[in-house]
Amino acid sequence: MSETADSLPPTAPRVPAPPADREPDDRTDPLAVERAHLAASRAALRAMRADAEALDIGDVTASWVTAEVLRGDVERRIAALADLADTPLFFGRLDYLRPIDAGTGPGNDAGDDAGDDEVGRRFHIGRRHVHDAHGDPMVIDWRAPVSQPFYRASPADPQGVELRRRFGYEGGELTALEDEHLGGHGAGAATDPGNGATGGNLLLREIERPRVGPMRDIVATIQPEQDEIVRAPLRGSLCVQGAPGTGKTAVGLHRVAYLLYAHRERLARSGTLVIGPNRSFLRYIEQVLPALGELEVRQTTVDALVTVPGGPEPRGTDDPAVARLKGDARMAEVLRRAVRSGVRMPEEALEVPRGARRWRVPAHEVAEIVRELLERDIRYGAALEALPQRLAHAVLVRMERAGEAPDDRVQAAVARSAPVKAMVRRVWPAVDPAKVVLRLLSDPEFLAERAEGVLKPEEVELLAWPRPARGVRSAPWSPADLVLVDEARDLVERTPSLGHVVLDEAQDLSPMQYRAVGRRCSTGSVTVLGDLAQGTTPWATGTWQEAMGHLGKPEATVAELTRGFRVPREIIAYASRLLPMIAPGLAEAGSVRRAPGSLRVRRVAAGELDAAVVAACGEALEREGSVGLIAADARLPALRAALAGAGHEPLGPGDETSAGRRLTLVAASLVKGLEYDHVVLDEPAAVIGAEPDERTGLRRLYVALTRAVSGLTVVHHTPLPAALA
Ligand SMILES: Nc1ncnc2c1ncn2[C@@H]1O[C@H](COP(=O)(O)OP(=O)(O)OP(=O)(O)O)[C@@H](O)[C@H]1O
Repeated sequence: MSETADSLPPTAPRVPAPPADREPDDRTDPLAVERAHLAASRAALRAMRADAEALDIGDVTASWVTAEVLRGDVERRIAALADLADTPLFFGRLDYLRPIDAGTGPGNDAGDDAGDDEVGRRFHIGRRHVHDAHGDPMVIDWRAPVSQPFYRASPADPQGVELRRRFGYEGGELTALEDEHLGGHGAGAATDPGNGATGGNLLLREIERPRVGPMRDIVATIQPEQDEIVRAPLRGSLCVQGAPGTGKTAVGLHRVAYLLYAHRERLARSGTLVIGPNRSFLRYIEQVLPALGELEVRQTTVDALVTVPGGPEPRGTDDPAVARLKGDARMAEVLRRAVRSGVRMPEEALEVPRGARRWRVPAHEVAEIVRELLERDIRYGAALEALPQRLAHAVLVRMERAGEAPDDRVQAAVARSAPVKAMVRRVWPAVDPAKVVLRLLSDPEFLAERAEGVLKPEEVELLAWPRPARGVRSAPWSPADLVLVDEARDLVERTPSLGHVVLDEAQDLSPMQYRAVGRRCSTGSVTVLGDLAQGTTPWATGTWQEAMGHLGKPEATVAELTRGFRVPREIIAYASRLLPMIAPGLAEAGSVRRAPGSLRVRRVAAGELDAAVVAACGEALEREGSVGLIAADARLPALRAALAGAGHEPLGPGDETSAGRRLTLVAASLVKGLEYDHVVLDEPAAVIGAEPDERTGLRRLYVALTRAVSGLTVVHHTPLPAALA
């Protein structure tokens, strides 16, 4: 398990405090120098916070509204300036070979990190910017351009860096340091833990640090290939395929923090959003962005995204075949037709009386206007708003021809007149998106007509609710139905686009769900993270190109992460034996760590399964860190009872673990994205058997097998799948 800092190599001595009469020296006593810098930085941060607290807004503005806005800004700033007690203010240092132009770079509207030449060539890198009383930086934000070589420089490409120093810490105290000389003489990397990972011992120690509490950030040890994704430009959309534990979730969250830093103003206006698979996953990740100083990023699920206040709410679920069809991209065309199905060509002319005269627009001319609106690619609701004006214009043209000189007010009055309103209601009736979907699913004839040539007759039959629904409130909406309502809503009124969306565990989304996410970043960009081998829905993504097409970003770059950080090599190699069956095209994941003895497989007699599982949990609890017992959903009650019998009261997925409560009982269906130091996996055959088909079952098993950081114990009675036997 994790070593203590005392066992670090000679570059990382634990040094007694220097005698008070002598200034510590960076060559003889580097840790003492760094501790002094940390203490000074802390004092500087306290001063920055005191300055922010002392700001008198009344001096700056007389306007009440501006004062309120400013006050909010200042409060946020004060909150962001809090010192985090359990992490030091910096985790690294860069010494540049020669003075560099350390400007903040293009596209960066955030602050004054690393000023000019006077600043010197030594930068401490931390979670946030800290400056002294003169405004000179003492700690540089990890996101500043000048910090980038901390993550990317290598002996082969030192990027101007002479020395890279990484710090080990316990609580808020520096306990160790690790130096890499990149440019100058004596170049040599810190111990390479394998596969070219940078950061040596400190990286391994960070990964193996026992997990209690929610997910942590990885700012101190982001790897070069991860950093390229984190710092990719805001403009382009990106898709990352990555094996389990390659850091996709971590990278996605750090990317949000980076983008908010580099494009603070733009994204404050347009907004950012993180989408994850379920509530327990969100609870697990929700502390990462706040720890990075970003307190205002919304984190949600696709289901929650399409459920709007006052709108329909999900009450049930669909059979897999039905849900799959409802998630099919062809439904978009069915909905488009359904939304427009109330549009009628007029049978009578429009007649508008004004004063002594009656103005008449013949039916064929009204029809032409309607047809033209249908052909234009605008939202149904926008056309509905435009139509009265268009009809009024047709009336005005007639007035002018008759020698009158009507102005804009006349046009507005005509547009509001009763005959125009009545005509609009007849030819372009208002549409309630939920009611349109309700009708599609309740009225087989209506559905069949809209689906003509798009769906097969047997598919049409599959879609209809068993009993027609009476109203929006009482209808048996499923999550897939709400995605249809969301699409219909967007056909009526454009969904506002955010600046950037991060979509995690994307492989499980249906095409219609991708469309729902896509319209929330139609004018922004998206980072999609996922693993095709972990797709466990019947509609799971086949290729990323296809997925990005549904999202409306077919031009997106697809990158791949293959170096695993979570799972030791012994365990990932075992799980990867399933890959030929579940995702033949995918490369096997590597791992930066070996942990001999980390994998145990135990076969027990049928009657002994529960007791053996409880015993395995007990063994795991003897070690440090979190323990996850993963089982098929149907096995949970029996296991909970068996655990209770042994005096264990397990947590649920997403509940925060603490030193006192470290055992979590989690259904295989909810474990995606989560991890535990030690995993006990109950009866794989039951996990497989709970899924509708074998491939999905094996994928679910693959997810469960790849949750462990330090140890995995598989306990089973029923034989394992051939590949694992
Ligand atoms: N550069 C890194 N330094 C330290 N820890 C890392 C690094 N990259 C990833 N990790 C850790 O590895 C673990 C797995 O990361 P993460 O959950 O982001 O992987 P993932 O690719 O999303 O996995 P999955 O596909 O299983 O959901 C986490 O504990 C994360 O903190």
